[in-house]
Amino acid sequence: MLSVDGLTVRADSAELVHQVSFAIAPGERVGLIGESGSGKSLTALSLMGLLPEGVTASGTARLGERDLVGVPESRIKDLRGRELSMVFQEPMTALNPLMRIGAQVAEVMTLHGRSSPEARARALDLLGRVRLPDPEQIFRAYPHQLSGGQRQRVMLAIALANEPRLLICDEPTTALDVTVQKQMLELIAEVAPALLFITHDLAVVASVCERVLVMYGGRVVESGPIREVFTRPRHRYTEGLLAASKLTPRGTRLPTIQGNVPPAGHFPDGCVFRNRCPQATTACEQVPALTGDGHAHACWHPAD
Ligand SMILES: Nc1ncnc2c1ncn2[C@@H]1O[C@H](COP(=O)(O)OP(=O)(O)OP(=O)(O)O)[C@@H](O)[C@H]1O
Repeated sequence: MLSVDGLTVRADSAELVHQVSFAIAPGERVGLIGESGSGKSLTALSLMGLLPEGVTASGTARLGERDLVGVPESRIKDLRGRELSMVFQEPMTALNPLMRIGAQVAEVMTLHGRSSPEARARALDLLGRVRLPDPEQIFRAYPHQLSGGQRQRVMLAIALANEPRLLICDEPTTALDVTVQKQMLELIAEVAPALLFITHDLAVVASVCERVLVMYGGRVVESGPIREVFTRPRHRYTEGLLAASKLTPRGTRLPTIQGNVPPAGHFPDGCVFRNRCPQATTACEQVPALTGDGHAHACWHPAD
């Protein structure tokens, strides 16, 4: 559905993103990870036609039959918010502080041709769909009257308003506290038609996506199914990311956990951490959603 081929982003003479290629199938959820400055946001902004002034993209990116790169602003404007849309990290900067929430959700639909009464009715529906409590009250509220998590749900409602084929999320939960973050991630995974999810948090990517692209220095250095990349990273940079993450790197000695320890060597089917701890008697702790593949990554070691 989305195919990106040789995407290159430049600012003056500097090449910031080099020859990035990847594809996303309908319904697929793909993570884009990498350290700060590796080119994740510029890659996403190129697809949205939202690059900052003085920054240009070349190469090809197609959503279905439509070109996204190198087309006039009027064409990309027509697609943005309709065929593909984006949720950013900080909703307060994306929402208009002077406009009621309902009107902001409705506006994105009237801009793309719906009648005003239809757009308002659908806006109310959408506020319920992103599980905002009391959608009618939220509809009449101003952005400052909402919590950070609620504002981010509003942004998701806006992004989904025209039933896009692809949703792009750029660190959408970084500013939220852990419980709200978890709920938001579950919601995104549930409602996204197809997803490009940008984050530097590997546990988040494991919980939301099926496949991952790893960016380093403006290049995609590795890609594949989450389980494969996280258990057998081929690039040293990916190994470093894993070691620095909350996920258990190979050979880490974790503290012995007392209590009801599962049988030695027991891993639930599909555990991505199965081969990561060769040192000892290991087992996975069944803690849903901690890492997203359905269980936690804790390993038990025999007491020293
Ligand atoms: N407007 C700009 N002009 C020049 N260079 C830019 C511009 N915007 C970004 N860059 C540079 O391009 C590189 C990639 O930036 P980008 O924002 O895509 O990184 P990122 O991986 O999304 O980082 P983060 O996780 O911090 O958001 C960085 O070195 C950044 O300094």
